[in-house]
Amino acid sequence: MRTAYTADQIRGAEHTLMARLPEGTLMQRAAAGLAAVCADLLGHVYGRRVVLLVGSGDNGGDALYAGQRLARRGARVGAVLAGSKTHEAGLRALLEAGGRVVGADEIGAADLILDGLVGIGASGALREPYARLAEAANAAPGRVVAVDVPSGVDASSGRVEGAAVRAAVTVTMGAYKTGLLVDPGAEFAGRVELVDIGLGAYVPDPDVVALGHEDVARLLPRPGAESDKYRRGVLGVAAGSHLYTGAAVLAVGGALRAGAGMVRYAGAEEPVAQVRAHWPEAVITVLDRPSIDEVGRVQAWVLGPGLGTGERAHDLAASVLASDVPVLIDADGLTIVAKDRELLRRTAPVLLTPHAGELARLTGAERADIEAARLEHVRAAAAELGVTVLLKGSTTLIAGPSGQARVNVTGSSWLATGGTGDVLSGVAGALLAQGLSCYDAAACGAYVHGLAGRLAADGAPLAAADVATAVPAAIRAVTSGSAYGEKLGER
Ligand SMILES: NC(=O)C1=CN([C@@H]2O[C@H](COP(=O)(O)OP(=O)(O)OC[C@H]3O[C@@H](n4cnc5c(N)ncnc54)[C@H](OP(=O)(O)O)[C@@H]3O)[C@@H](O)[C@H]2O)[C@@H](O)CC1
Ligand SMILES: [K+]
Repeated sequence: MRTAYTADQIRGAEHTLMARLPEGTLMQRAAAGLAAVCADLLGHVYGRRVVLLVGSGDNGGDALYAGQRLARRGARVGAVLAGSKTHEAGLRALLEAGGRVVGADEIGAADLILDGLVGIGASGALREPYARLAEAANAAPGRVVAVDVPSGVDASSGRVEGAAVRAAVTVTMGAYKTGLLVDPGAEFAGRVELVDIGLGAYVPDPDVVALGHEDVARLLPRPGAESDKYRRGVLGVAAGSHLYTGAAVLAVGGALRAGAGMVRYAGAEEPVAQVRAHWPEAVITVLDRPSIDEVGRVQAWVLGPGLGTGERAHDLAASVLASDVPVLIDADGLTIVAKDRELLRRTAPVLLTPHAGELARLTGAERADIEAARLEHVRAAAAELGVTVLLKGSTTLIAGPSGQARVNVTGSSWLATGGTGDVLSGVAGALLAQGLSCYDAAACGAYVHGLAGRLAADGAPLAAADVATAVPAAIRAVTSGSAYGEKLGER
């Protein structure tokens, strides 16, 4: 499990820890870790060109001391001083080790650029000359390593307003910052390396949690000796329409592959024919009228993929939501409840799985605002609607109604293709039917689905059906403890 914190939380913990240590200890620990990652990236250090972008705060101090360590090992280190002031002791240390103060024109010739412009002390969009230097670093051929957070990325939220450094690697101090795990910040951070500076015992409850293989393996249901198909969990799927038959096929496929004891599919004749052809395992009810009265008992429902948004779909949604079991609402189901919020008034749990556009329809916020501040918006929606919300994206976020939040880091950009959301609804729905809470079903579903996407893609395009097919292999990777897909920043 990875835990992430806001800038204020980190500052508080650092304050406590710093009071117990000789002055400068933490910065030396940070710089040592930073220099080690840089040396590793450079391969051999002697003679290599390193440019430090140094801002006016301690983030610049970290960069200067790391530069000193690299200079001692024979690197040619130049510091571009960007701030109104500079960490004096750090600069002295660098100069004594043979480093120099250089102009921004040297950025283009560097093998490695260390971004020490701003860290957790930043506020708002990067000002000049920082913004210009960030752009120059991004345009340069050298590898860019961000110190603590990429400058221009808000450490607490992942917001990016204006210019920001695009790092190959971010070396973060003491603990992960939320903004490194949540998009758009996560995209700028690249691979994230954590340097232990002894902060662990002093951090409060995390702002956001990212599950890892072990956590998901612990949460995933496993059939016991006396399990039968009913006890393992039966999922109902109300999806598909005469226009959209594929969504039903994919949702049912995802559910069957994710361990549901049985899947009951309820729909109109056209999608029924397709589901039947693809999944003889599914138990089918042809709905003559928009009601689930004729469908046998289920432990959870998936409602919405390809359902349509007309009157008939609305009435079917109302019938599903009148049941007393958890309901996952996706796609057209979200459009239906956005128009008729009363449908969400129920006592059994609800899990919504929107992308940013669908969340905008649900809450009335602008899509662009949601994309810019995803965590804030998913939290607000969950609290306002009193449900669990999974916001899809390359870093998928899950928020519960009491403010708890998780981020999924297994996603792959190859997953951004039609139909993968339908598969996810089936996977998470199957987990709901097996007894997981909405919060756990959403997080484990996103995790397994993301990993399945990586396995299916393996560096090349995929079709949504491939993701469903890869779900068992993803579950196997998780439960067998293989490290596949666990590293932060691998997309
Ligand atoms: N504390 C510790 O124990 C440890 C801390 N550590 C390190 O310290 C970092 C935090 O250092 P910090 O608090 O000095 O703030 P930091 O991020 O360097 O920048 C603040 C300065 O930037 C400026 N500035 C702000 N916004 C700006 C903008 N939009 N655009 C442009 N400039 C802007 C503003 O300067 P001014 O404008 O006043 O000149 C402000 O004073 C942390 O991330 C980690 O790397 C590690 O060594 C581990 C131990
Ligand atoms: K930085």
